Amino acid sequence: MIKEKGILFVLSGPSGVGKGTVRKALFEQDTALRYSISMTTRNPREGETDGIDYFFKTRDEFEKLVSEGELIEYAEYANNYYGTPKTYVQQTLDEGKDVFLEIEVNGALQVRENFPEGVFVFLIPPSLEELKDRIVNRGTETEDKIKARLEAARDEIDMMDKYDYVVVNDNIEHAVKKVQSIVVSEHCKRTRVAKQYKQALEDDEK
Ligand SMILES: Nc1ncnc2c1ncn2[C@@H]1O[C@H](COP(=O)(O)OP(=O)(O)OP(=O)(O)O)[C@@H](O)[C@H]1O
Ligand SMILES: Nc1nc2c(ncn2[C@@H]2O[C@H](COP(=O)(O)O)[C@@H](O)[C@H]2O)c(=O)[nH]1
Repeated sequence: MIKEKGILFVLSGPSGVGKGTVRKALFEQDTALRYSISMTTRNPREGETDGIDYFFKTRDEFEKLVSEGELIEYAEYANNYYGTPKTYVQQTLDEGKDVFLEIEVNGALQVRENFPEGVFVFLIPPSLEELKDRIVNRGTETEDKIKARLEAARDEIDMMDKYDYVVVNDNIEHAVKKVQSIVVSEHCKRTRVAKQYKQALEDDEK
């Protein structure tokens, strides 16, 4: 019997909108999803652990991964590289497990080219003022970096039409429920049972 492949879910959106917060809350409820830990050249923030939050790499190490074709996508964002490891994603999908990426917009659009069957979700803030408050209150970025991230946010939000779904993160609980509904619904749509129903209906019409 041929094993059905897993689904690739991509959550994207401007810095500070709450992607990480929503993803972590979603993973507390949905244990079937697998999170792909990204590679980055940025320094760890307080409380971040190598191999859990990111695989922290030097620029040389990262560039070697790129040249060896080890990443599905990568992007330079706020003066650092970020990228998605190829082997983990492909192996996990081949095992029939769903993979969840949390990445910025340029990377997501590269993934779209190679995985057109993926499910692309864009998280937006209730307003740009609220986005600014969230990044500032998180307290992880310097003033310059906040400015750069907010500038990038405008161009990123312009790209939301390229996604399959747009979810407003006004309230964490609601946003998680919406993302979870997307996961469940896409799963139902693509499973063997759904295909069998479709086939049975087609046979019935003959
Ligand atoms: N719905 C919400 N209402 C209020 N605050 C929120 C909400 N969602 C997230 N936050 C807060 O906003 C801040 C940014 O959230 P988070 O770090 O998850 O964003 P992000 O999109 O992952 O950012 P980045 O792309 O920079 O990693 C955090 O302090 C988080 O607690
Ligand atoms: N293109 C990619 N973007 C990624 C990846 N992992 C994370 N990110 C995004 O980068 C920015 C900044 O992240 P931060 O942790 O420094 O705040 C944010 O939008 C992340 O979602 C990746 O593998 N590829």
